[in-house]
Amino acid sequence: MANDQSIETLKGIGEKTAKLFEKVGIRTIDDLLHYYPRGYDTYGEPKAIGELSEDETGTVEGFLKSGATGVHVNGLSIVQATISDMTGKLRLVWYHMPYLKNTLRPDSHFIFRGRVIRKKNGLTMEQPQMFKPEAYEELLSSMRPVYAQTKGLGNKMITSAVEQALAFRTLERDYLPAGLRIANELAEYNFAIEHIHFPSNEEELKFARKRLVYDEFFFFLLAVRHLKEKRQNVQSPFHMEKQDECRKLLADLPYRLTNAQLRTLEEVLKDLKSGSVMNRLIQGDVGSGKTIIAVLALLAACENGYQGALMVPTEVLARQHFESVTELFEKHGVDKKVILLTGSMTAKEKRIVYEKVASHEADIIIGTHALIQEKIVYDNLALVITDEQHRFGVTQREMFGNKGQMPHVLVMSATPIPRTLAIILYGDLDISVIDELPANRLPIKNCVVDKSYRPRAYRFIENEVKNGRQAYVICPMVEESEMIDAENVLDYTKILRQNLPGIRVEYLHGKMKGKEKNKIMEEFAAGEIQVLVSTTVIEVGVNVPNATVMMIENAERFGLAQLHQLRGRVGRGDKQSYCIMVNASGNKEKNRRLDVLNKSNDGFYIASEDLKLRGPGDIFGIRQSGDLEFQLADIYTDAVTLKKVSEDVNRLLEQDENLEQEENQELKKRLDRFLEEKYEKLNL
Ligand SMILES: Nc1ncnc2c1ncn2[C@@H]1O[C@H](COP(=O)(O)OP(=O)(O)OP(=O)(O)O)[C@@H](O)[C@H]1O
Repeated sequence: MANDQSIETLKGIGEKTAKLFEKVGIRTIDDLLHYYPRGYDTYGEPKAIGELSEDETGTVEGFLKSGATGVHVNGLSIVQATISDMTGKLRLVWYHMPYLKNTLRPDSHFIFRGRVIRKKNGLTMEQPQMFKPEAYEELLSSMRPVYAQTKGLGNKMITSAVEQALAFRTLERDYLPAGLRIANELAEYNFAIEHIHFPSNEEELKFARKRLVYDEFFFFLLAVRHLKEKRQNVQSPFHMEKQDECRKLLADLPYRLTNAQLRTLEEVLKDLKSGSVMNRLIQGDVGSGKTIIAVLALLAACENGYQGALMVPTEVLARQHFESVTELFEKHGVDKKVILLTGSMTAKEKRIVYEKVASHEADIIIGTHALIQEKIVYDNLALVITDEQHRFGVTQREMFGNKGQMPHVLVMSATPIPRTLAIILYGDLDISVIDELPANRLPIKNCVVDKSYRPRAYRFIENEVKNGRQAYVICPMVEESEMIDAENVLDYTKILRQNLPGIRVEYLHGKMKGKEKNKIMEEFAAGEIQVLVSTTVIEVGVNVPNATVMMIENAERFGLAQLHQLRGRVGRGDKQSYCIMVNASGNKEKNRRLDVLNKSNDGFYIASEDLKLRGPGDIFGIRQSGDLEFQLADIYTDAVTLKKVSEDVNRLLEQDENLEQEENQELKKRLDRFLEEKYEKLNL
């Protein structure tokens, strides 16, 4: 079966199920083969009840003396049973499965496997899976894949589809030259694909994963090289000789740029008048002042008669930038028209923007992805500024509807990647680093606390508000969930309102309508809302320097880099700021991760500590926000592989620049396919 065939050719997948698969990006057999598990269930020997510990996924064998009982509480069906052995007693609970009562009869005998939690009346296993002892015997010591699921598409269905795909697939010729495979002790490709889904043991999984991680880096780096070649020394029609207005605004700013900002600005301005197309990455920690560099560069474009665009990941951020740039220009008499374009605008509003862009009535266009819609036609777009996630999207310069002219590109990143890694990953871009914070900043004061600290935290927030400051409180969830025990924005807002009388507390989350979000954000920025309870929607870029408290509930649930970004929302002005991380789990290991943040405010240090804490053994480490788009690979834990791949790619291209040699033919084919899928779609 050709691997590009639709999954509807598999048994049990009709049109309806295929639609569900499409939701997670799977259309073909090949997509299924590359839909790697998120984790694995391992099936160990059943334990005695007394050996189970809280919070683990445990397995026990049980005889039911009496059968299960079923009740309904507020429309929720609950089935319960109790098992015991010489070491103790365990309660078993199932929700929404009333029919189980018929299976769990007196004297029945099963193996139960599920999460163990502590309830008032002792240890309880929730929603355990049940196996007949003979069936469990077969599973013993095996590893079963756990896939990312979506509503209606459970793990069983995905596993079965993958099993079939593996059985029916056409085996591919390994595209990696044999020399590279042997030198790096890599598994054969077809073997790796099979065993990433169904490894027999930990060793086999590592072996399969190593190969696929190698591949991910390999094609990524080959693509980067390919891009670099295409871009290097490309002549630009957009010369920006005039830079007076830009320098005047620089001199008028209410603060002095840091030396790192000045150096970066000079590098950018030099690129803009060099005659070649600029491809530059600006790397700077949270709050290091990247935005002003972007604004000054955009102004340089305008004063030379061109247009400039700033594309950001969220509407909240787009609006914020739009407002701050408009205000800055007004204040300093800069006579340039700035316009906002976001996805949530009405068709009519968008049409007006399109007209203004096409007629060059607008000089600077700030927005989200809407900036690269087909309908928008720029008049004379010379500079595009974007964030790292969108860098490949943006390199598709024609998507900017720019009559085929290549604009200069500036990419901004707050991801703290050590410089050596950055050079490998962003090999196609020149890099400027802002490694200094503005002089007026006081280091953020941090603390990691447990839930019992909350009343004190609320009093602290109250005090800060009395002194005219504002606070953020972050919760991981939008609303209450039966499955996940974590704070949610909606309930937390109610609680805070009770605890902070007379203080305006509002909430913000990604499910709200664009207009509502804008309103809340505007009021918070204007100081009309004092406390904002939010999900991580405010994680990137939000800038309200008057906010001095960041309280993060369930801090143990976030990755270190993400926490660092969240914390970066405070300490953005000259006032002392605070970050309160609430660790609700009481888990010591997680506390150690939070301790890293507690000790340091430096993103680069945090990234390197994160790596140490996770250790190379933790192969399914938490993916960090802002990570590049790799499925399995992790630039931190797999840093050694990344370096090795980079050397291999360099050597390979030195020997066979255009991949023309016989032994590289399979690789060349695969690279072309990769470029086509990933990049040509964007018409690079
Ligand atoms: N040299 C400076 N001196 C004082 N304040 C500055 C300086 N440069 C920038 N700022 C101010 O610092 C704040 C943060 O800057 P900015 O929003 O550009 O950060 P950023 O680098 O984009 O951070 P993030 O990655 O968190 O979005 C802004 O209020 C900005 O006006």
